[in-house]
Amino acid sequence: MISVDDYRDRVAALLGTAPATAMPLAAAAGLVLAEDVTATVSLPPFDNSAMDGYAVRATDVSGPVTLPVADDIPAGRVDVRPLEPGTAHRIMTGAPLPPGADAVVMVEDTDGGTSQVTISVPAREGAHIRRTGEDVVEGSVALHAGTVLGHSQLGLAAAVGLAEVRVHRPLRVLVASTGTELIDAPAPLRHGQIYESNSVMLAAAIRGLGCEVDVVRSVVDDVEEFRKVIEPKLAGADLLVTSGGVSAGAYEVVKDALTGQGVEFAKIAMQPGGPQGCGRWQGVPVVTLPGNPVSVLVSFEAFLRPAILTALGHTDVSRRRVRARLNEEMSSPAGRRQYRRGVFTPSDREVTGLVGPRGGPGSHLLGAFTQANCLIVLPEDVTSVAVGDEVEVLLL
Ligand SMILES: Nc1nc2c(c(=O)[nH]1)N[C@H]1C(S)=C(S)[C@@H](COP(=O)(O)OP(=O)(O)OC[C@H]3O[C@@H](n4cnc5c(N)ncnc54)[C@H](O)[C@@H]3O)O[C@H]1N2
Ligand code: MOO
Repeated sequence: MISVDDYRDRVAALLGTAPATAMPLAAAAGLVLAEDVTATVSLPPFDNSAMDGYAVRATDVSGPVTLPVADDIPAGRVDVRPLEPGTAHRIMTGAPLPPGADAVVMVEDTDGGTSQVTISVPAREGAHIRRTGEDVVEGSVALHAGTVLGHSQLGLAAAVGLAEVRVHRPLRVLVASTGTELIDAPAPLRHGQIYESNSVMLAAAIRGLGCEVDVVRSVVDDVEEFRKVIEPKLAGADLLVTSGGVSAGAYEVVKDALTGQGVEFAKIAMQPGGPQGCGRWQGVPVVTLPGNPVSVLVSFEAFLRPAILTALGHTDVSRRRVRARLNEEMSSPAGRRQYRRGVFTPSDREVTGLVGPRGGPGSHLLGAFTQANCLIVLPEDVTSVAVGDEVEVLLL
């Protein structure tokens, strides 16, 4: 048996890191910068007003005063004239400050006049002025390589003048579910058949990481059919993920089709998710997951998620780990790392919180998984844990 950690490294090594490509900002959400973003302009690009009001010289407004309004400066005006001494310019938020002005008085502190304005408070030099470059300086690195592009980062890239960013290219992942028993809704089920669910889960999970996903649902347990359906789609894929057909039975289609073709099958010292396979088929990385739905989800967490995130350029690829006190006893098979679905409740009184299992250890219990918010990790050398024991929890 291979350890969980060794197998995780093996899967990650298979995927490597995706190359850099240019992406329009709108398509880059969730992806990772492959190169630094250098600001082509300062932010703000020019001194501008933070308020709707009047641009003045502070020395002209040492107390209540009435000044002629010599100009009107809405945001977007590009031909701003200098402010002559003893005058005011009406100015809007975001409009460029006229040369000579060193303060803005809010419209609320005036009578709002358009040909002349009466100002009721003294102006403080620098008041309500947003200075060139006080946020970002032109030529500086606004976003570093390795940054995950969330909405704020994309906003900044746009603000400093970029239309595209260079990111690690999203992987194109082909997801295929195998099993002659699998049927797609809304076709009625016959006894012995089940509705296919793994490809739906895997596609959503992998898309959620920032990949492009193509799905082949419900390939029957026939090696020729498997090759016929999957092989033509391999050319455009960076990764093939299958579910089912990898254990010890008589109709293990994935194992039968890919053994001797560059994919190695092994048992991993974990539960669920024991039977696994990975390698390259016709040069394309392949990860073959066991068919039980919870095994799929746990295998995704343990192997695929970190490997795919690493390939996409992420450096933080682990779920948040906390220690929590158990509120229900559990057992675990010797020599295997058990991942139990649990519910974690943060607590003020405890170090981190309380946790308890949701559903049993069976890898078919998908309903219970959907009610869980964490995985409880019981190490290989632990066979039982009691109420009150501290356990490791991965927050989902
Ligand atoms: N003699 C042994 N039998 C089994 C072993 C073993 O070591 N020796 N391992 C067990 C474990 S652990 C697992 S996990 C499964 C893995 O089996 P397969 O990968 O071959 O998966 P299948 O047999 O095809 O399916 C298992 C289970 O999951 C259901 N399934 C499969 N695909 C889907 C899908 N796309 N959507 C919904 N449900 C799916 C399938 O109907 C089966 O019930 O093997 C054990 N057996
Ligand atoms: O390893 Mo299987 O995934 O326990 O059910």
